[in-house]
Amino acid sequence: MTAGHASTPKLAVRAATKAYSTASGDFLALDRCSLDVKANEIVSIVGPSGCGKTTLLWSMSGLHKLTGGEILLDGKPVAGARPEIGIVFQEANLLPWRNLAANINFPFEIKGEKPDKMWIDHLLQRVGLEGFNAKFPRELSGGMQQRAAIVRALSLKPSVLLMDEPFGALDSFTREEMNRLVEEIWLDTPTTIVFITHSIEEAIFLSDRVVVMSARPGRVAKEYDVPFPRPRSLEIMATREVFDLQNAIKMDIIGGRASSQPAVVKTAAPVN
Ligand SMILES: Nc1ncnc2c1ncn2[C@@H]1O[C@H](COP(=O)(O)OP(=O)(O)OP(=O)(O)O)[C@@H](O)[C@H]1O
Repeated sequence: MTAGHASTPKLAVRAATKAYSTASGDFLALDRCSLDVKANEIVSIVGPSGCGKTTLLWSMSGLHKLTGGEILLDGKPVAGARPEIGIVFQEANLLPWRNLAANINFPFEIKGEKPDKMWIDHLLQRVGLEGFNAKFPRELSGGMQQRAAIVRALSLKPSVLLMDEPFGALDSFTREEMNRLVEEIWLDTPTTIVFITHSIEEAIFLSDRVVVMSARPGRVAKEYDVPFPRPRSLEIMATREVFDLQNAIKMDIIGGRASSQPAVVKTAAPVN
């Protein structure tokens, strides 16, 4: 996993602007949105519904063409899908007629490449899906399907993993379990992760930095460094400092619905 030059962000969003063409004219979803993500950093993006989070993530992936501005990966413009960038969506999107192993192999078949079986076996074991290779998606729970989607994305050894509300459809216990799993995998094999969520708690648990977007047209309104030590235990998540940070972000989202302010970086108080 390449980190790039120390001073070059792994992923840079430069004045990203996206207008969708609709029957009633252009619809501005992003307006000069800028953001840097460092190598091996976990950044969560939160913001009011419809502020352009998914639009931003898809633009980062190269799957969505911007109307203005650019996305840079290791300093080079991203134009179109890139093998270094993996994506996990809210739905696991497994092919129902293929078993788990065949689903994970699918992207390799498309690319005409040989999968790294040892790495895939390691990932399956890491997420607790070893021994499930012959199971079909209908035989797997929602949480297991999302684990499979994570394995499928990581099997390609991306240097950036984009996650669009990957656990939004799961019950809260499974969601917490999946959050711990993402942190464990990341501690094991550091990767740059951009994570979209509606849950401020999830964002704080997972991230080195939480980015708050303004209401549409989306821009970065505020950024918070999250200094709490890892792994983030239940005890840490129950501290006053985490509670205060959670409230500050919540107030930004509620209070910032009407305006796009220039980005401000704040650092939350560390837990002693
Ligand atoms: N293909 C499209 N054509 C027209 N408008 C679109 C399209 N995709 C998204 N939009 C609009 O752009 C805005 C931003 O959408 P986007 O899905 O990026 O926001 P979001 O912050 O991810 O939303 P949510 O939090 O509800 O998931 C929304 O108002 C949405 O309706």
